[in-house]
Amino acid sequence: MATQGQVITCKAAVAWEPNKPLTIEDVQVAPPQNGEVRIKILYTALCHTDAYTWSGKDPEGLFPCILGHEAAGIVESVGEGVTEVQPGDHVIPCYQAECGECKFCKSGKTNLCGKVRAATGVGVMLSDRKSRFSINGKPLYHFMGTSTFSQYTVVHDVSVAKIDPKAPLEKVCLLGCGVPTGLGAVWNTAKVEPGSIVAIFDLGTVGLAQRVQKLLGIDIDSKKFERVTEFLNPKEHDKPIQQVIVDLTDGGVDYSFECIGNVSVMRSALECCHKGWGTSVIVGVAASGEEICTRPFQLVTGRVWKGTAFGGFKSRSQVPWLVEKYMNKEIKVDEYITHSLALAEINKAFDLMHEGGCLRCVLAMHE
Ligand SMILES: NC(=O)c1ccc[n+]([C@@H]2O[C@H](COP(=O)([O-])OP(=O)(O)OC[C@H]3O[C@@H](n4cnc5c(N)ncnc54)[C@H](O)[C@@H]3O)[C@@H](O)[C@H]2O)c1
Ligand SMILES: N[C@@H](CCC(=O)N[C@@H](CSCO)C(=O)NCC(=O)O)C(=O)O
Ligand SMILES: [Zn+2]
Ligand SMILES: [Zn+2]
Repeated sequence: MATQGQVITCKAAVAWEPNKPLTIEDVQVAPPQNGEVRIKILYTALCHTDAYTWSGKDPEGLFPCILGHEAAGIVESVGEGVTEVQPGDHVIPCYQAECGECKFCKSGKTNLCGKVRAATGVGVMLSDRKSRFSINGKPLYHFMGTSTFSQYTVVHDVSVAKIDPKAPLEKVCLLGCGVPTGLGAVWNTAKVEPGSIVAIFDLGTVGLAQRVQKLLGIDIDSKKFERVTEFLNPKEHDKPIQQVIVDLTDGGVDYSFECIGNVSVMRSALECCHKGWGTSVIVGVAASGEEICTRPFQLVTGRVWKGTAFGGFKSRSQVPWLVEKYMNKEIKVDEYITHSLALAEINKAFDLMHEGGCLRCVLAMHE
């Protein structure tokens, strides 16, 4: 039956309140309006940022909402004025948009895009500042402009990357967030040179995706250590971990990455960098009210503190390129999928994320 122009009722995991288990509900998804695309989501993974917003610590977190932002699917229908995708296209929704026209896109200095960010930050669509999701007339907020924990979602056209239809959606859904963030932090933000000594604070998906030659992995979950050759567990040392690293590496590392969202680890990551040139990149998302600190002397003496969003990749232009790299076996994705479940098991998937040993859990949305 043709669904174009109709309201679709489908299953979605709804976050009604912070930290309360998600519930699978019948949700009404309105047709896409001007400049919007309705996508049938086939697979979605869970990223730590979903757990962060669900926890209530995200200043932009709004409830009730539909979380989820690392997914792949097929375009079901498009609104007026949408020219770059059509029904049947295989796509990855992108929380970091790329319009090509705004001040940010034109700058050539950043992958951030300003076109829809104000609307996505308050859980609505740009054209009428309303949600396309509801339950019996009660609206639910969108999340990160993607809301992929729903069998159907509506996104802005500037937030859709069209990909090779031959790509396995159950795998390349990871290219919606975690893997590009890790790769891009190394390639685009830090621009790590071959032979550099690199410390990665945590061996989650974003951390592990940072494939570099000389890697020192730091995590408190020892189950993750089998994935790297050199590792440290801060719990096994009395000295501050930055001191342990400085001693081990003849003065500090060339680059470090913090992929946890813990401001005290961010400080360790900066302070384990080598005097004169060491660069530390913040990837982890810290809670509302948290602030970073260090002695300014750390920066005066040549260390550099930076951050990255989606690894600096321009989403619509570079996600299809990352998919091609995966298809050509130039980048790894499958290795990060440790669990596969159905949408109905989403709370179990979040438990797995917190239990350790889990990297990415992919949910099949229509099983
Ligand atoms: N900047 C971005 O664009 C971007 C994109 C994706 C994710 N993120 C953020 O990156 C972080 C990682 O996301 P993820 O999905 O890879 O998470 P994950 O759950 O897969 O991994 C987190 C890891 O941190 C480890 N850890 C927790 N506390 C630690 C500590 N004190 N010391 C050492 N290790 C510790 C855990 O054992 C786990 O291995 C999150 O904060 C997430 O919000 C940011
Ligand atoms: N609402 C959050 C913002 C969190 C954040 O920094 N998000 C990252 C992506 S995390 C993906 O897993 C990001 O891209 N930030 C840039 C942006 O949001 O425009 C908060 O306020 O803490
Ligand atoms: Zn993410
Ligand atoms: Zn833009």
